[in-house]
Amino acid sequence: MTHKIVFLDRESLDANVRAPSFPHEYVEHQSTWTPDEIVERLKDADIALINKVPMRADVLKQLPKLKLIAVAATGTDVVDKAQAKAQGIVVSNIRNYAFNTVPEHVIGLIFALRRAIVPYANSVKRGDWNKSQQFCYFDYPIYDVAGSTLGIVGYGALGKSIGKRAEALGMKILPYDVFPQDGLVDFETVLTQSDIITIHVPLTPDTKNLFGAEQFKKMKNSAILINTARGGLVDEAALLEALKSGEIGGAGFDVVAQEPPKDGNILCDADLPNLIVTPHVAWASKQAMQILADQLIDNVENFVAGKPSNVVE
Ligand SMILES: NC(=O)C1=CN([C@@H]2O[C@H](COP(=O)(O)OP(=O)(O)OC[C@H]3O[C@@H](n4cnc5c(N)ncnc54)[C@H](O)[C@@H]3O)[C@@H](O)[C@H]2O)C=CC1
Ligand SMILES: O=C(O)C(=O)CO
Repeated sequence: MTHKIVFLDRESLDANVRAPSFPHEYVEHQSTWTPDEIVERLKDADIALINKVPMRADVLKQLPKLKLIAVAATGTDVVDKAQAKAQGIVVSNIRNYAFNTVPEHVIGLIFALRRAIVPYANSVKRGDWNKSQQFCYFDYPIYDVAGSTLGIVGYGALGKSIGKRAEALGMKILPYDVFPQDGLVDFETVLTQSDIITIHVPLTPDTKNLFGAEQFKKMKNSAILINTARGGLVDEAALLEALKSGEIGGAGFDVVAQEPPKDGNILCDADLPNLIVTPHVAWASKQAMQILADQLIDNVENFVAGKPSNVVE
């Protein structure tokens, strides 16, 4: 049997995607967004490769031939998994490919925010240094990273990789997870004791808006929130308010609720010295993208061989 594989958002992955080792027809589209386009392009396919294309129930119901959705990412929140299950469609994801790239991005954001590197660099460009009466000036507070406490919400693959790096930098870690493991603390302790909190949980109905006004009130006024997981985990309006009012000290975000933010986004559009937003690139080192692409095709080959891997329930 010849399988039909369709990659719907090929340009979202800057890596070599090898040809699977079984008889197949392969079609790729650089990007696909509308439900009609998705259905039209997948109607004869049994295997869909997607990164962030929304695979909602109304779309899946029109795809009776589809057997596998191989997601080119760890997060599978774009797929309606209940509907996929109801139709017998297997969903697979990529695991532990970002063990260097995401932790390095998180540590970079922590240093940038704790040491106010971006606002100081911007102040030099504005000419503030030229006008200074002293050899330096203290417009933005600077805090050491060493000796600070890092709360880690979601102590899975990425939470643990970041924890190891944080400890090597002299930070104390407070890991929290719903999956029981040694050394965990409760969510309340993370909120009240941390100088920095970094989020690494999947976006699910349980984790949506895990951080909002109530949580920001409990955090230290100097605390920094890092989110490289998913935009929907944080109430963005409440975050902006907490940053403006000084309820918390800063935020470093790689993800927002709607990506790309075609109609604007209150975090991307805000001009605050204590907020850094990057365009969902924490995963995107050259090395990590190639590991991901190789694992994506491993998942497809394993599925066709009758031994599906990285199946998401
Ligand atoms: N910005 C980026 O480029 C990237 C973002 N991600 C995001 O990071 C997330 C985490 O990735 P990994 O660490 O590899 O996943 P993982 O599956 O290894 O770890 C997730 C952890 O979250 C825990 N968890 C689930 N629900 C929870 C809850 N309600 N409260 C506390 N803990 C909970 C799980 O028990 C698990 O230990 C992904 O789901 C994805 O959304 C992943 C890679 C790159
Ligand atoms: O792997 C993930 O979940 C990412 O967000 C990268 O696209």
